[in-house]
Formats: sequence, C-alpha cells, structure tokens
Amino acid sequence: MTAFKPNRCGIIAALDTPDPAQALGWAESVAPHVGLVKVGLELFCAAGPGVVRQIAQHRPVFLDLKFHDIPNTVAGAVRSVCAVGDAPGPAMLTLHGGGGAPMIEAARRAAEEAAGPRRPAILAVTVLTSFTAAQLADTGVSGGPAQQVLRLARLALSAGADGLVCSPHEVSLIRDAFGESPLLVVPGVRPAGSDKGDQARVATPEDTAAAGADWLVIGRPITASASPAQAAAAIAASLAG
Ligand SMILES: O=c1ccn([C@@H]2O[C@H](COP(=O)(O)O)[C@@H](O)[C@H]2O)c(=O)[nH]1
Repeated sequence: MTAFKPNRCGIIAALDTPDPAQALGWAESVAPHVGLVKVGLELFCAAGPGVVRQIAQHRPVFLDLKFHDIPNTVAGAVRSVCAVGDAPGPAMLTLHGGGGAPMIEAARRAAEEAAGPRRPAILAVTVLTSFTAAQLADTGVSGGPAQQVLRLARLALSAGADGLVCSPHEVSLIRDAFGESPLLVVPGVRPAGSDKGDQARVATPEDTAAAGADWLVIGRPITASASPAQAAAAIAASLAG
C-alpha cells in the first residue's frame, strides 16, 4: 500500500467512459506515462468489477466509487472490491469524508481483513473539486471549501484514512496542517489553456505538484485529446521539468 506514496508527483489517468474496450485501449496507451489509472462510477456501473481486474493488467487501479453509507454496508462494499482472486485488486479506493469516523474506521478494518498487506489505500474525498464556495454554502456548509476540507481531513486521518482527495487549492493547506505523510490525490488539474469543463477549483499540473500533491488525477485533458498517449506524455514531461 505504501508503495503508492511516490517520490515525485505522478499522474493518474481517469478512464471515464462506459465502454470497457475503450477504457482498456486508453489504459494500454497511457501506461508508459502514468502511475495508475482510475476506474470511476461511469465505467464501473457499465462494466462491473471484472473491468478492474482487466485494467489492472496495464497499471494499478485507483477505484473511485466514493462509498458513502452506514459503516456495515461500506465495510461490505470494501470487502467485495478487495476480493482479489488471482488478479490484483484496486491499489486505492475512495470513501466520502463526510461519511464520518465510524464509516472510515469500518472501511479500513474491512480492507485489512480482506487483503492484509496488499490492501488498497483508503482515501477520503473532502469537498468535490466541482464545488464553488457558493455551492458548498447551498448544502448548509458555511466557511468555504478550505475550512471544510481541513475539517474533513482531520476527521478522516484520525479515523484511519491513508490519504485524501482534495482540489489543487487545498494541497498546501493540508501539507501545512498534516505534514508529508497523508497521500494527497488531486483532481481538478488542467494544463494551461485547457477547458475547465465542470471543474471549479483548478490549477495547472506544475502548480499542483509544487504545492505538494502526490498524484494528479487527469481525465478529459488526456482522454478527449486526439492522442491520449501524447497528451499524457506531455503532462509527464512538464512534471519532470
Ligand atoms: O473531487 C473530485 C473527486 C473525484 N473527481 C474525479 O476525477 C476525475 C477528473 O476528471 P477530469 O476529466 O480531469 O475533470 C473524474 O473522474 C472525477 O470523477 C473529481 O473530478 N473531483
């Protein structure tokens, strides 16, 4: 699990498509340039757990299903995705930080029991990168994203999460508050000049890496390009520089 704490900021390519053949093609073509690939709700709901095993042949999988339920149900879901058979299961998985400490503790215990030392890293999603301060206030949370991210980060790390999903805007705040050890996995990353789409709290790969991110989650800037392999290679080169 700690193998996924990189020495230098790396890329996770988000394979957001309902088509498993397309996802496998992307995984194969970007594999030389990225550390992991992400299976999210769209692909998992269309193709099921088998696709995780297939894609894991190319790169370790970050399974981003953002579990959020009562502790017993989330523990069961974690056991199900850890049921590895002879192929590798996910290297990382996500829960909602807002699910509370008992849910996160139950997920961590379930992962340890199901997969032992090969268990996935447990990441707590803080405030979605698509949220503005106004949208967060509409949900009843005052004080803005930074304050809420820090609140959920403290709760999740105390409950046994290995790391956090946050936006580029909160990375340095989290490092200042919690140091180097939490795994920081950061979506909302956009190379200069690329379309933000529905993302609100964004920054470039270079700035996000400099702030202290471990992994940048990048989807459309790679997968919507004419050559996903070249797009991933260019971002990797910008990080190496
Ligand atoms: O707060 C979050 C949590 C997860 N995501 C996921 O990351 C990718 C980002 O894709 P882009 O195409 O680069 O916008 C996507 O799969 C989301 O589900 C996030 O964006 N924000």
